Amino acid sequence: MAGRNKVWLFMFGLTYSLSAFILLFVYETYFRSLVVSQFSSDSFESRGAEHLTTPRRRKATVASGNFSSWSFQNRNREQKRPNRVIPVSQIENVHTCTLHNDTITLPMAPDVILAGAMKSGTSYFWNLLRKHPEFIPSRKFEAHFFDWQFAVPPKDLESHEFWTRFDETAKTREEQMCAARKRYIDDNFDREQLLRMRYNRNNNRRAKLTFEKTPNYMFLPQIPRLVHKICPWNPKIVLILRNPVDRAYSHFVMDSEKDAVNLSFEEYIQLELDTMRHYGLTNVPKIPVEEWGNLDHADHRHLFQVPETNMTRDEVDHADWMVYRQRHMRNYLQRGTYSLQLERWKEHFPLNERLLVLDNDRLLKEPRKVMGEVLAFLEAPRPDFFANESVPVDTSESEKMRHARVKGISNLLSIGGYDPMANSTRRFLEMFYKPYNQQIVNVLGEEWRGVWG
Ligand SMILES: Nc1ncnc2c1ncn2[C@@H]1O[C@H](COP(=O)(O)OS(=O)(=O)O)[C@@H](OP(=O)(O)O)[C@H]1O
Repeated sequence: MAGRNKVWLFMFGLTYSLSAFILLFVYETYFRSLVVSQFSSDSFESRGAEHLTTPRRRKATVASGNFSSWSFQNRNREQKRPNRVIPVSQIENVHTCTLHNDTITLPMAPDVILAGAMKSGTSYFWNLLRKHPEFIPSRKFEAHFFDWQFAVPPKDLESHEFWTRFDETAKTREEQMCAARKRYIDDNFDREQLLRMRYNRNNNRRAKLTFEKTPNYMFLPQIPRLVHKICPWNPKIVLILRNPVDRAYSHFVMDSEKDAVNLSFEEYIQLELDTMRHYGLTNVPKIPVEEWGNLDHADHRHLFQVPETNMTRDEVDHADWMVYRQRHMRNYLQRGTYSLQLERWKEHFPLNERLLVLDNDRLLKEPRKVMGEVLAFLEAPRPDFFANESVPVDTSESEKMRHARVKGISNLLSIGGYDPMANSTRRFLEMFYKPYNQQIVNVLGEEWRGVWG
């Protein structure tokens, strides 16, 4: 009896596995090929804008290979069934531009750029967005495209030579822009995957939203204009502001943890003030550090003003750039003078339409509420996990990532805490920033009045 049962069991298992295999085979060879369109990035370029060839299936390893090797490997299958052709017009959110007479088809990516400010909770924000099912982050944790690729004084960006770095043979500025755009997307996203996702009509999938974060972008004078030109679909920009006094010190602590400093915080501040004075960006006189603690706002307010200047905007941009360069990016003070930076962004990205500015304090205290506002601004759905307790609100999360990256796992125990800055230094910096903070109201509106005291 037991023997017969075993035979039945064996027969049943065999039939079951065979049916599963047949179903899988049918799905893989026929059904899936209809649902999941397979694109080749090269085919986009070589076949022009009107039509895209979508071979039925393609090995993942061929994704970045060239078109001819791909066609060879798939020739047999193609002969059996001709390629299906999908018009570019059926893919949502694509941009086309011309390079060497070829039409380049690019997904409009990123949709969102988290542009700063440095040391304001951007990693935490990045982490939250990354957990959202609709968002795809850039390949690299920080993309650093607009700061590293364009690391020259703003006025040098006019030269033809500069722009040849993206494609030596591109002749017109339009072509050069196209090459830069392509490089930005290819460096940071999977072009083919995005185009596939954005072909919505038949596979009925929502287009995913892409984002990148680079906190360094906010400060650099030429970047808002560059983003506007290189991404003509105008991505949405998110900026997070933190009390500039704390931001400056957190920035210094980060550098000292990386052993990138050899002076005290106060010495760096003095040096930076010297450089800013040299370029006409401040009139704050040299006050010895020992006297910082004796400063009184009522008596010394006149010393701490945003300087009246007759420099043009281009000259100010150049001066800002020079201080940044000469301080070797340790411009702890200058980065917290937010108002002008915000103005530059607002010029190209209308406030609350394409530009959202958040207060780091609020993000820290009520992350779920703030993320709700952010998702509304980004026109993204609010997934359940943002509404319940499982949302990660651990403020040390970003720090964990940084420490793990910079110094290894042993530092995880020292997360979040560092020696506080001297009271006298805080006092000095608060006086320095007060007039700049007041100017934020002119750019962002009344709700920012009185921010950070
Ligand atoms: N949720 C939340 N809200 C607000 N602030 C937060 C949050 N999480 C982390 N932090 C603090 O942000 C500081 C790190 O900022 P960033 O992630 O922008 O740093 S970086 O520019 O990417 O290096 C870092 O500040 P310091 O600890 O003072 O250095 C973090 O503690």
